[in-house]
Amino acid sequence: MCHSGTRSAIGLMTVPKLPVACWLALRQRLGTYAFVVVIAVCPVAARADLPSDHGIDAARVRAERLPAWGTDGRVLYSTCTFPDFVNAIAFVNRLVAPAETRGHHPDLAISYNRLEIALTTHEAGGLTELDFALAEDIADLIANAEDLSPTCKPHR
Ligand SMILES: C[C@H](O)[C@H](O)[C@H]1CNC2=NC(N)=NC(=O)C2=N1
Repeated sequence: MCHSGTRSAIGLMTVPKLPVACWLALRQRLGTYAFVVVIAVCPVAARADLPSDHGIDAARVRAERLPAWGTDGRVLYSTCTFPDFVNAIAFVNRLVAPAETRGHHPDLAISYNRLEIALTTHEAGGLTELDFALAEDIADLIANAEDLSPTCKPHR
């Protein structure tokens, strides 16, 4: 019953996409009170694209395999320092291609030669495969960016 669907207006649950006739039949069968209870208990965590508690642990295990990436279970993050601002911006420019290819974009914060990279799927409110795929792309960029001398660590 609880599967990925339209996020409800109150944002606390997912309302499965069913024809109106189904909803009316369900309400008639359950009665209005039970119908509301059923709808209200569909937890967001039941969505296939949101990590449940198990998913958060799994995210941490997967992040450990990614050099220089850490996670709190909802966001993947890495902080890279460069010799100077020019190199930091040059690296940011190299992020454009994989982000545009995947249609998935990092959250970036730059302070002089320090670049903080955060990956999460905003539309899902947490980590999805896109975040791990883009993290692997960025790990490859880091490994091949000797000319920019990045030092990246798995913390914020
Ligand atoms: C329409 C466009 O593809 C979407 O808005 C994409 C863009 N890039 C994105 N990037 C990230 N990190 N999360 C998203 O939910 C997301 N959505």
